[in-house]
Amino acid sequence: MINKLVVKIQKTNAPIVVGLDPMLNYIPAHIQKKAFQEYGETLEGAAEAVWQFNKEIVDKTYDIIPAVKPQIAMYEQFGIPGMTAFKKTVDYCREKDLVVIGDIKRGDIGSTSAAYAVGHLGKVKVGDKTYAGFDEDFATLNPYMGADSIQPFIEVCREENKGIFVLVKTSNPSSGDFQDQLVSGRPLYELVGEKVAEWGETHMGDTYSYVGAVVGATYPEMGKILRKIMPKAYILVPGYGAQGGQGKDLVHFFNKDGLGAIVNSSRGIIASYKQEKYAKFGPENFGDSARQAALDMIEDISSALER
Ligand SMILES: O=C(O)c1cc(=O)[nH]c(=O)n1[C@@H]1O[C@H](COP(=O)(O)O)[C@@H](O)[C@H]1O
Repeated sequence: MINKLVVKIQKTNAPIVVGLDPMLNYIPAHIQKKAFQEYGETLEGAAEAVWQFNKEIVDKTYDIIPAVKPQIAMYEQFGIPGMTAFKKTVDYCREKDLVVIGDIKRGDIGSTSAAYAVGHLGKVKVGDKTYAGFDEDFATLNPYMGADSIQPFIEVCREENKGIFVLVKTSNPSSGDFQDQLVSGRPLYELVGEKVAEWGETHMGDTYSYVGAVVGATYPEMGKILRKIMPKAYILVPGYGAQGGQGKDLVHFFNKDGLGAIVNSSRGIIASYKQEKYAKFGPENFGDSARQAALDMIEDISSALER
C-alpha cells in the first residue's frame, strides 16, 4: 500500500489528502433537506446527509488526488448509522482507487490492539470464514501505550500489505504538554520518531516504510528535525489550512526526492464553499468548490517545493 500511495502521489503530482470530516454544519441545506425528507431528522437522516456529501466531494476530486482521510469521530457521533456511512465512504473511495487512511487514532494493550488492527486493516475469522471489517488501507495510531500497542498493527499490515501512521508531533496547540517534555535530555517527540524509524525498518516497501508518522504542519521546525530522524517514514502532515499551516511551512517535511510527505486538509477543502475566496460557487456547488480548493492547495505546495 505504501508503494501504491507513492505511485499515486507521483501520478497526480499532488502530495495531498482530502480529509473527509463531515460535520453536519458543513453540509449544505439542500443535502440535509433531502436526507431528512427521506429519513426524518434522525441519526439515519444525518448519516445519509454525511454520505451524500462525501460522495459529491469524492466524485469531484478523486481524479486529482491520491488519498482521502475519513476521521471516524465525525461518523461515530451519529452512532450505528454514522458507522455505516463511514464504511460506505471507505468502500466508495476504494472503488474510486483512492488510498484510504482511516483516521482512527487507536492503540491499547496488545490483545486489544490486535482486535482493532483486524477490524480496521485485516480480516476477522468467523468459524471457517474470514471477513474484512472496515478495510481501510492505512490507520492512524496513538503510540502512548508503547511498542506492544503498535506491534499487532504491524503484523496485520505485513499480512495485508497495509500501513500505519503513528502520532509523533501533533498539530494542536497543547501537543507540547507531553510531546515536548524532555526525557533523558531529548524531547519525547524525537524519541517517538526514532521508534517509528526502528519499527519501520521491519516493514519496508520499495523506498518508504509501511510505518509512517504524523507530524503537524503547525510545527515546521520540528518537522525538519523529524524528517532527518525518520528518513524512510512517510509523514502525514495535518494542520494545513484551517489550523494555519501553509505550503511554505512544509518544504522540510519532504525528502530531496520530492516525496516523503502527504499533507491533509479537511475543513479547508470540504467546507471551502463557506470561505469568501470560494463564495462564488455557493452551497449548491460545494463539490466544485472543494475541487478548486484542492487544486489551489496542490499549487501552493508545489510552488513552495520548487522555490
Ligand atoms: O491524525 C491526524 O490526522 C491528525 C493529527 C494531528 O496532529 N492533527 C490533526 O488535526 N489531525 C486530524 O487532521 C484533521 C484536520 O482537520 P482540518 O483542521 O479541518 O484540516 C482532523 O481530522 C484531525 O483529527
